[in-house]
This record gives sequence, structure tokens and C-alpha cells, in this order.
Amino acid sequence: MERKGVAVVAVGGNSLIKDAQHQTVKDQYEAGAESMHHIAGMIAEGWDVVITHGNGPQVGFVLRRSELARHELHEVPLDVCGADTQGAIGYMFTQALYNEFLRRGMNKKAVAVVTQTVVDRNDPAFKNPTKPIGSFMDEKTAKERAEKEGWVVVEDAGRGWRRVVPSPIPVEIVEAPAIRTLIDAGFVVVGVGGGGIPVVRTETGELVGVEAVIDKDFGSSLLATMIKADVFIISTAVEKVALNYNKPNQVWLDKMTVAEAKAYMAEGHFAKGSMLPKIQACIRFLESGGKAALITNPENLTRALHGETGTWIVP
Ligand SMILES: Nc1ncnc2c1ncn2[C@@H]1O[C@H](COP(=O)(O)OP(=O)(O)O)[C@@H](O)[C@H]1O
Ligand SMILES: NC(=O)OP(=O)(O)O
Repeated sequence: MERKGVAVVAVGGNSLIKDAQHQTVKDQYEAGAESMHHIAGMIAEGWDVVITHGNGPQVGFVLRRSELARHELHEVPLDVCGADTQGAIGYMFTQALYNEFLRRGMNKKAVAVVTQTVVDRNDPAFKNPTKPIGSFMDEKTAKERAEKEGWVVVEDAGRGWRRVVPSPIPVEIVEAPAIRTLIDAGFVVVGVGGGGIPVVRTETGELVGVEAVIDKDFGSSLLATMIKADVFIISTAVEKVALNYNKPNQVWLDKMTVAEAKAYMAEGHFAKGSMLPKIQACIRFLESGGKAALITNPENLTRALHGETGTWIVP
């Protein structure tokens, strides 16, 4: 089969948790399997794929479980909670892909890589938590937790209140060379879950975990740069990016250049905490030598790769 190139596909958190009523492991498996079904479609067409994913809700659930059990068991630091989510989501995705390849009669294998992401220990984000994790709460519960448990809480994009933690900028993906080697050997890789487990380098060059959650779009974009991916794809809930999103004069975009994306960003078209980091992550990839970035939803991945839909961002 003709090889089309290497694609890094960042799968959004909403692909795993549709709403507050569908959060069980079974629900998450089914939601993840749906995305894997669409990604298997692009693999069948010849793309070599690295799948990355969010972990915002899940890492908060693991942390909360640890806090609620502290009268009986040791607590789990946030970096280890992140590692736990990579394992659980990596397990779900690779199993869903295994079953998908079996059904399609495809000779492909998927593997999940526990991934560490180096951050700067002096990143100002450590003093200014911004990354929402875990469940949504009402304002009263959020304020009580802030008071009693020392949480920092914010109102998250009109959807309710959430706990926030530091989210430093990723500097290096430690396992990027291993991921590239696996791709070159024909594996489908699941990696950089939750943007990678945040670690810092000590003065002697050793790695140590830190309490933070990296933005998965930024971690995924850095991986795409480091492995020289041909295309960086963000798979989220919308088929295309819009100007004047959700307003009467909304316009869907087929394509924009980096310069146009920056101008639209300055005009405030992309919401902070949702579309803005995705556009910024695409710009970083393209300004670091990447040739093309694409934002679309899982069901339109192959159509978008044929140039029929999605929003393409080019240098
Ligand atoms: N200009 C825009 N165009 C399209 N979607 C937008 C825009 N601004 C904000 N959004 C919202 O951003 C969402 C994607 O962000 P988010 O839900 O945080 O992603 P994910 O969980 O997939 O990483 C879209 O589903 C849409 O609701
Ligand atoms: N780590 C991260 O960015 O996760 P979400 O995309 O689920 O918020």
C-alpha cells in the first residue's frame, strides 16, 4: 500500500467523555473506540499514525480518588496520576485498535508508550494554575473545596466550576525518538497522553516528576515537530473552525495561513481554554517546520485528508 506519511492525531477529551451521565470506564471505552474506528480508516488508507490524547477529566478523577482514600492508603502525586491515565487510556485505545484491525483484516499492531515531557522548573505556570481537571461542580461546592482543601477553582467556559492545576509549556518529549522508531517499524503508537507526564531535569540531568498537567495540544504539537510529522491533526467536536463562532454571522473556515490565524486570534475569534490552544499548537508546529495542520472531528478525518472538509492551516 502507498505510504501517505506520518500523522500525529490529537484526540480531544470530549471523545472520551460525552457528558456527565456517561463517564464510566465502559462509556469511555465505547467513546474512545468510536474515535479509533475513524482513525483506523485513515490508517487503512496508508497513513502512519501517532495518536495522542487529553486526560483532563481522568487525571482529576484519579487524584480525587486518591484524596478520598487518604485515611486508608497513600496519596498519589499528580505526575503519577497522569501516568495512570496514560496507562488506562492507552489500554483502551490499543485494545479498540486491535479489535478494529481484526474486524478489517488489517495486518497492523498498536502500542502505547508511557511518555514523559520535560518542562522548565521556572515556568511561571507553576505559580498560576490554569488547567481545569476532573469533574464539573456547582459554585457552592467549588468554593467549599477551595476553602477546605486548598483547591484553586475557576468557572470553566460557562460549563460549571472546576479545579485548576499548573500547566507548564512542554519543552521536550523524552520518548520522541522511541515513538519515531516504532512508527518507522510499522506500529501505530498511542503516546504523549495528557500532553505527557510533566518532569523537570535536575542539575545532573536526571528526570524528576512535577505536579502539573500539560496541555495535550501543546504536547502533541511538540511531538509532531520532534518526529518530523507530515501533518498535525487535532480531532475535536467541530468539523471546522469558525470565525464569529456561535454568532449569527458565523463563517466556517476551509483554510487559513499562519498569518491569517494570528490576525483572527488577535481579533478574539478563538475561545480561551478551547479553540485558542489548538490554533496556537498548530501555529507552533508550522513555525517549527511543519507543512500542514488540520482541525476537524473524528467522523470527518478521512474526508478532510482528501481535502473535502476540515480547517487546514498552512505556513
Ligand atoms: N472559533 C471556533 N470555532 C470552532 N469551535 C470553537 C471556536 N471557539 C471555540 N470553539 C469550541 O472549542 C471546542 C473544542 O475545544 P475543547 O472542547 O476544549 O476540545 P477537546 O476537548 O476536543 O480538546 C469546540 O467543540 C467548540 O465548541
Ligand atoms: N491534558 C489535557 O490537555 O487534557 P484535556 O484535553 O482532556 O483537557
